[in-house]
Amino acid sequence: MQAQAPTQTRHGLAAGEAGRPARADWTIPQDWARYTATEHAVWKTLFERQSRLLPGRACDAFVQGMRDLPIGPEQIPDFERLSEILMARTGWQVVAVPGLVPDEVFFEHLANRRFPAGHFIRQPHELDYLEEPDVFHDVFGHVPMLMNPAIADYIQAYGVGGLRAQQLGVLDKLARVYWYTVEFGLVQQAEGLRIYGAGIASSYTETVFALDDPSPNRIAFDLERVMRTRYRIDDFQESYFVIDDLDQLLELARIDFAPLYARTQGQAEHAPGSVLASDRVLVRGTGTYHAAKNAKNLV
Ligand SMILES: C[C@H](O)[C@H](O)[C@H]1CNc2nc(N)[nH]c(=O)c2N1
Ligand SMILES: N[C@@H](Cc1ccccc1)C(=O)O
Ligand SMILES: [Fe+2]
Repeated sequence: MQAQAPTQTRHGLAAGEAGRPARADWTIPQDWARYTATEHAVWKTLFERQSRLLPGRACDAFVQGMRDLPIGPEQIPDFERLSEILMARTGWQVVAVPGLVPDEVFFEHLANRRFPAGHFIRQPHELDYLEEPDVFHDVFGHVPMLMNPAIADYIQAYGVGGLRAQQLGVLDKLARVYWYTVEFGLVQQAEGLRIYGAGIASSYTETVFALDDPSPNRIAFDLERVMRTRYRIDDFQESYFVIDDLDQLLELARIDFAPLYARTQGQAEHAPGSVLASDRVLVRGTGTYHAAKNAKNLV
């Protein structure tokens, strides 16, 4: 997921608004045979570039998941083949969608262990950034992590929590937890910080920025702190939150968020680059990268 609130996008809601897609759950056949050689070539460029960068930067679970799945350089993966292996391992499957789908549709899929992956792939001129999740972000970035039981259960629980948060009208708080874990999370390994967030793992530039650049903060994950921390949807993050172990996410999934939603109601929100006295700061950033940037598109 790269955009926050789905808007009029090229593939997703625009198609839906123009005329709702045939199926209520917004899934479409992947129809793998219809991908063109050009589309496979864009995948290959992205795959090879990222695969050179990730060793020593992606967490062990990501590397293992990638190894155990039919995801390679030559072609855009076939979702049916991915789903067979995922189903056996963690009960998940990958379904194709045109792009961003409405929140409740997204949560309904996750709650039923169906990962909605963008069917389209970005254009050659968009290699470094695009405004909605394409097949490379979703399949290369998210799917390997779904082979890890803790993440698999966490994202399913998130789907259930999302449907609930929507009823409670606190979606923005829950979305931050997802953003700072599933999308932009870091995990502490013995050798050092490693990437587990798909938004980083699928990004050539942010993979380096998140771990090596002096600008961002790296702060120990704290649920309530994250729930109150805004984030950027169209640029690198100013802070990355670090967990000690992926199993920590399972404990998170089991916490009942309702009291937290109530307690944080009306409390001040933190800017993305903020550092609080209560933070366990692992790396204090210089903030230089974003210093020159105006505070736009914060969520
Ligand atoms: C907050 C909201 O649920 C979130 O942005 C969702 C919206 N719809 C989506 N739709 C797709 N296909 N993929 C996503 O990651 C998301 N993200
Ligand atoms: N446990 C949260 C739901 C959730 C699950 C997993 C990740 C984040 C949130 C709730 O009670 O709503
Ligand atoms: Fe994503």
